[in-house]
Amino acid sequence: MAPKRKASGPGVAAPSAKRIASGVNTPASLSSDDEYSDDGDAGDFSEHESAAPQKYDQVVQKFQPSTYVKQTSSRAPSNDTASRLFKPQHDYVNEALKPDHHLRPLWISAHNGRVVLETFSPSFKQAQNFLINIAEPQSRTTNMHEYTISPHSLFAAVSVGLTESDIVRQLDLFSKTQVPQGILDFVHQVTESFGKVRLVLKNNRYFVESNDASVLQMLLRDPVISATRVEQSDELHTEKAAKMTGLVIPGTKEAADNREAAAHQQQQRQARGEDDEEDSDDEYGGREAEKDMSDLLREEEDDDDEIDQVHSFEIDGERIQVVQEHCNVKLNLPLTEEYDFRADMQNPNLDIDLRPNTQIRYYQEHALSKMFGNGRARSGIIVLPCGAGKTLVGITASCTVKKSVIVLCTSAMSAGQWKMEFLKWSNVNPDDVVIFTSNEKGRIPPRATVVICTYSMVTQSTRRAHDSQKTMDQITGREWGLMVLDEVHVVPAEMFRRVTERIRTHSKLGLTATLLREDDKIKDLNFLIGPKLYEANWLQLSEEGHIARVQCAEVWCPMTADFYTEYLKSPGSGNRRSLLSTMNPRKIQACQFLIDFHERRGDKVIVFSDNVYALKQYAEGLKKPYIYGDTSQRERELVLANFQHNDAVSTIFLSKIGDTSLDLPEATCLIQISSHYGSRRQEAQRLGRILRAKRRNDEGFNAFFYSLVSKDTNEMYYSSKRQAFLVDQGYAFKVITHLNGIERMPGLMFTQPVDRSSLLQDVVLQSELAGAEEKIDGDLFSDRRVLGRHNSRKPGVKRQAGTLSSLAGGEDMAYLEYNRGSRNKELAKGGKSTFFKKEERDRERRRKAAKAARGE
Ligand SMILES: Nc1ncnc2c1ncn2[C@@H]1O[C@H](COP(=O)(O)OP(=O)(O)OP(=O)(O)O)[C@@H](O)[C@H]1O
Repeated sequence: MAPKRKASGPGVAAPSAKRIASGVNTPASLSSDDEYSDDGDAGDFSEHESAAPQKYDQVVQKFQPSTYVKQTSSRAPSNDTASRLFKPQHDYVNEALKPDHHLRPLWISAHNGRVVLETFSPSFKQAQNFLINIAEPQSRTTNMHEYTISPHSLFAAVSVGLTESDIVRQLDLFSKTQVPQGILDFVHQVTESFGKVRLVLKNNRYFVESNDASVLQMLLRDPVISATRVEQSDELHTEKAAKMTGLVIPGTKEAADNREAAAHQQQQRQARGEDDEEDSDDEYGGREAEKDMSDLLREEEDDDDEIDQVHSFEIDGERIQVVQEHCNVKLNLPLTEEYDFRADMQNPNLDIDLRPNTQIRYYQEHALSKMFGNGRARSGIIVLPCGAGKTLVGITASCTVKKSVIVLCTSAMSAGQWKMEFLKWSNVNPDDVVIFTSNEKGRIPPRATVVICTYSMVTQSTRRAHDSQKTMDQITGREWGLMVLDEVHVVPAEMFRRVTERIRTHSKLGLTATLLREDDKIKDLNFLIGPKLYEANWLQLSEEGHIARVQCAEVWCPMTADFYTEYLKSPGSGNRRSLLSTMNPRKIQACQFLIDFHERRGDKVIVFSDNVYALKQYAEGLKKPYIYGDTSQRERELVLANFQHNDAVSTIFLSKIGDTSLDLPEATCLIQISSHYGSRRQEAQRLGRILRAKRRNDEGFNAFFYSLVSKDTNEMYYSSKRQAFLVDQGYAFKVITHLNGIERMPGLMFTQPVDRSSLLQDVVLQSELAGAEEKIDGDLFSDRRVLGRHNSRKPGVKRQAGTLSSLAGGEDMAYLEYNRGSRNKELAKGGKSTFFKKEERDRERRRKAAKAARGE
């Protein structure tokens, strides 16, 4: 049922209708007839191999009642490729339609838990809000959305407070037919065991907790669990269960209304001449009053009879992952993690709130309401498209919990970005936000703080310098209210294990744009962090103007005869073939033409190449600046600042170091000339560079994303594979087989055979390694590389427009030239825009004033 991508040219490999976009919640039983089920990020060619891990299969199978896989009559086997798609079990109409079915938007397959949602139905929005809670989105295109109900998705549903009867009632409400019995049984079986047991951290000790003592007794009979128990006795701890009360998330309309009401009350009190010192000089007026109101509400509810009891036993803090994994994978009793932060008197409060003018967007509020729905902080993962504002979600969560927060990022550059965003959106004291990376090791004060560090810094297993060790001891020695894990999809699962093992936190919030991973460990996130709490719809956000609308196109570039002959002579899938297809002169011409076309339209263009040889050849040939892993920090800053502020620099070339963490809201066009095999994640992240385009709300504005593909080469196959995730998000890729007017372009390169043949000679002379993808030590996790060698004491490239002056380069010293690129050199030498000239003059003036003040 998944809509196919648009193809305006022949031979496009359309993704399978049953392709699975995310490895998270894919029952293994579905993978047998999938065209491809792996991500391809591993960079190998084993796209037909089943990636389904054994343990996960077992879980799914355990939860697969025979009725769920409903076997209908079998048909005679067929040799053609299409008839499997029309097997009876793929038929969604195997029950009678309800008389008012046209009002109801859901088709539910009895066979495999697939649910199809019609987006044109009057009740689409309500049905979508419900489905996103209980099922895993597989594909969300313009007219149809496709979801799968799986054990993981039901775990997420239960953990945000839905019960079996809520789920069944709403499925029945929205379904065009009676809900198949197999699905009802499946929901019953899964929800019966989920949400019963919690993992709780109290006074630096871990407890397994449940309202049902028999469940804990049952757990204690399991040898793995009982071996992790701290106490020797058979007794359980029993205490009164705390009441759950509602909570107002900062940055929402409700919070603003409360603040206004509190301010109004205060005015009235003052008018009556009542003494009210509390808020008189408080910049954030109603904050205290707001707190009072929720406290009052809470107290009122606390007065109710508390008859519920909660039972628990303590487990060894060093072995929580064993317990989590065992409960999740073996016992099908996943542990939920919830933190009643308002009742936590043990840990000091952090003085932090959102600035009064900060308003979170509706989808940010939805996501956070899943986390704080019952007044506690539930651990889990929030999935929002690139550029949709995950940072503010993390900050708002911190402002809600108001306890010490630790943020883990993939690079020092993004740690710097997080700090700036904290200061921009919240009123936190700047001294309370501490960065801990390889080259910035702030001191952590004993009071409640926000610490921002890199994954590599906290997971390092080699000996640390004295200072680092001290900071690390401070981190591991205290209890954290919230841990924010940025970019959860790229961090190796082992790193997560070490992070969650070493740092004791009450709640965890994972943030990501795509739950696609390069390893098969996506399932681990479920118990290492928590279930997925919310996933936004890319297309909807772009229609609403929160992220840019993008036109995507694949440009087919025929190989020249000489290049293709050489390509065919080279071994099957090696680097040489890859280099020949990237360096195809027709592709260089297409790139030149598109750059010229978009520069003339006023676009700012980023060209991406994973291959450094090609990156340099293209950029130097086209006289454009470029950045790759070895480019110094100072030069990166210079190139990026020119791209943002200098009209003379409208195009830059980036290697894969630009895939993530770069905030370039000026960029409106992206051209990809070489990429990493079939990585859907990389494709989505690259697209993310233009989703935050500043001009996105201009009338009729569109950003452009081109993938240049050499025809009849491996690139074509990988390209369609890479697009799979975006196609499932509703992006339509057009295929352009000819760029009109390219032949007439003045100054078009490689029009002469002699030039093409000298290029071919050069390419052939390159070693096999030149065709390899760029290798960056430690990749995203290498602080040293990200910050560069020459300015290691300074923070990295800023993603903030406000900090661009510091990107201008030459702040304290003359610009040093490290790179060989001619355009890069040119940028360094001069050709500065008025912006940079003014910056320099201002700096010079400040320097003189400082000297004069010192009496020099
Ligand atoms: N509620 C909001 N109001 C105003 N601006 C917002 C809001 N939320 C986010 N933004 C802005 O949107 C931009 C993108 O936000 P952010 O960098 O957090 O995106 P992201 O989801 O982390 O993207 P990526 O995955 O590419 O890192 C930023 O400039 C941020 O200031």
